[in-house]
This record gives sequence, C-alpha cells and structure tokens, in this order.
Amino acid sequence: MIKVGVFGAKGRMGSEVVKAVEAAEDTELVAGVDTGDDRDRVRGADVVVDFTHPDEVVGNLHWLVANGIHAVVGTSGFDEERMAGVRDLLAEHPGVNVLIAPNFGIAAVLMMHFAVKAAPYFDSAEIVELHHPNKADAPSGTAHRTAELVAGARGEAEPMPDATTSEVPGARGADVSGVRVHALRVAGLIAHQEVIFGTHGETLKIRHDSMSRESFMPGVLLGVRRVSQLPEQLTLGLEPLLGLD
Ligand SMILES: NC(=O)C1=CN([C@@H]2O[C@H](COP(=O)(O)OP(=O)(O)OC[C@H]3O[C@@H](n4cnc5c(N)ncnc54)[C@H](O)[C@@H]3O)[C@@H](O)[C@H]2O)C=CC1
Ligand SMILES: O=C(O)C1=N[C@H](C(=O)O)C[C@H](O)C1
Repeated sequence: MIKVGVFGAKGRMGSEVVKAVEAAEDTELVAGVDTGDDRDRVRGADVVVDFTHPDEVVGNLHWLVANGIHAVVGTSGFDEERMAGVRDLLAEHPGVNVLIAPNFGIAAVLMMHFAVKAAPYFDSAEIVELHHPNKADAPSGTAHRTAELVAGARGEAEPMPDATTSEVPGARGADVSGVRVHALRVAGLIAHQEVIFGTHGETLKIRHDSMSRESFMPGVLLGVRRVSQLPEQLTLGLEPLLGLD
C-alpha cells in the first residue's frame, strides 16, 4: 500500500484526490490537510499530493522535502525561477523526489505533445486557454508550459507575423516565451485549451477539454505510484511517465 497525504484536501481538486486515493486498491489516505490544519497530520505518508494555491505551494514543498516525503504537485505557478529553487532544495535532500505536472489530464498532455510536433511547420502559433472564473492565476500553468514547449520546438524560426502597431493593452494577450497566450474566465467552464497554428492558406487547431475534475485522477494516481522511482529528483510534466519524451 502506498500511504498518501493530500494538501488542499477541501478544494475542488484536492477533494477529488481524496476520493481517488480512498477508492484505489493500492493507495491508502493518511490524512487530508487544508488551510489552518497542521501539516504534521501527513507524517508517515510516502507521498503527498499538493493542489493548493500558487502562493502556498513552495512553502509546502519545503516542508515535505525537509521531512523526506515525495511530492506530486498539481498546483500551478512553476516558472523557470521557481523550478530552479526546487532543484536547489532537492540537492540538499537526496532520496526525495518531486513530480510537478502542469496538467494531469492524459489528453491534455497529448495536446501539448501534438502541439510540439506541429510547431516547426507553422508561421504562427497562439494559445487560447478557457477556465472557470474561480481560478486564481492567469494564464494557466498548462498554457504557460505549452507556450514554452512550442517556443522551444520553433527553435530559431522567424518571428511570427504580426503587424499590430496600435493596441488596447492586453488585446494581443500575454507574451510567454514569444508565444501569445489569451486567458478566458467563463462561468460554466472547467478547463479547456486551444493551440492555433497557421501558415499560408491553412490552419490547425489542437483543442483539449476537461469535462470533469475526475478526468485528472488517472494521471494523479500514476504520479503517486511512480514518483518514488523516477530517475530524476525533479520531474516536470507527466510526459516521461507516459513514454512521451
Ligand atoms: N495540474 C493539474 O492537472 C491541475 C492543477 N490545478 C491547479 O491546482 C490548484 C488548486 O486548484 P483548485 O483545486 O481548483 O483550487 P481550490 O481553491 O478549489 O482548492 C485549493 C484548496 O487548497 C487549500 N489551501 C490553500 N493553501 C493551503 C495550504 N498552505 N495548505 C493546505 N491547504 C491549502 C484551500 O483552502 C482550498 O481548499 C491551482 O493552482 C490549479 O491551477 C487544478 C486542476 C488540475
Ligand atoms: O485551475 C484549474 O482549474 C486548472 N489549472 C491547471 C492549470 O493552471 O493549467 C490545470 C487545468 O488547466 C485546470
């Protein structure tokens, strides 16, 4: 049995993780921790899953790593600088592993993978992410990561065509690694993203839709099962666990 703790246990994602961990045959819930609870409640866990808040997750990670507990992190907000901080932290604690996945949806990971494959063949690439209005951060962690991956796959390609000289601030979205990202917050939605590519006379749209938060659970459980055996102390994204690297 893998002993699992959950940080953010009363939240939209954390409450699903609690149910998934309780339902799986090879995992056992040690405790759920939410705001105001003592982190000590997860002592004895092999792995803790964190779905909290971008402003809280780093403090949680420091506590977990210092206490020798592997972490599976879904919370967004991990840019290059933050990743470097986690790498430094892990260097002081050999034997502890951290998996940070911007998106645990298997189809979402495939959407990012296909976008990387498509990117070198197009002049233009822009990302539209659409989420529920209770989301704390914009753009989403998934969109941020997709933009970085698409930019990397474009390599030394020409700058994207864009004749805009007059702009209402924000109208062209955020520039993430040279890729424009547009964030919509709409009641009734959960999590959705389109990557739109264009070249002469042709466009390609790659779209992913999360219809329920349950859809993230197979990916979270995969992370819980595999985090302790990952070859690197820090893994970004579910891709290597799915054989997609
Ligand atoms: N990687 C992925 O596949 C996914 C990632 N997310 C990310 O997960 C995070 C949480 O999203 P939601 O569940 O929608 O938010 P939420 O607001 O519904 O839940 C967060 C919960 O964490 C609790 N919390 C805040 N600080 C805490 C702390 N220091 N210790 C323990 N609990 C704490 C809050 O009280 C709340 O109950 C966001 O960053 C979101 O972007 C969301 C969905 C999928
Ligand atoms: O807050 C959410 O809901 C989601 N957050 C993650 C992100 O920021 O990419 C993953 C998914 O988009 C849902």
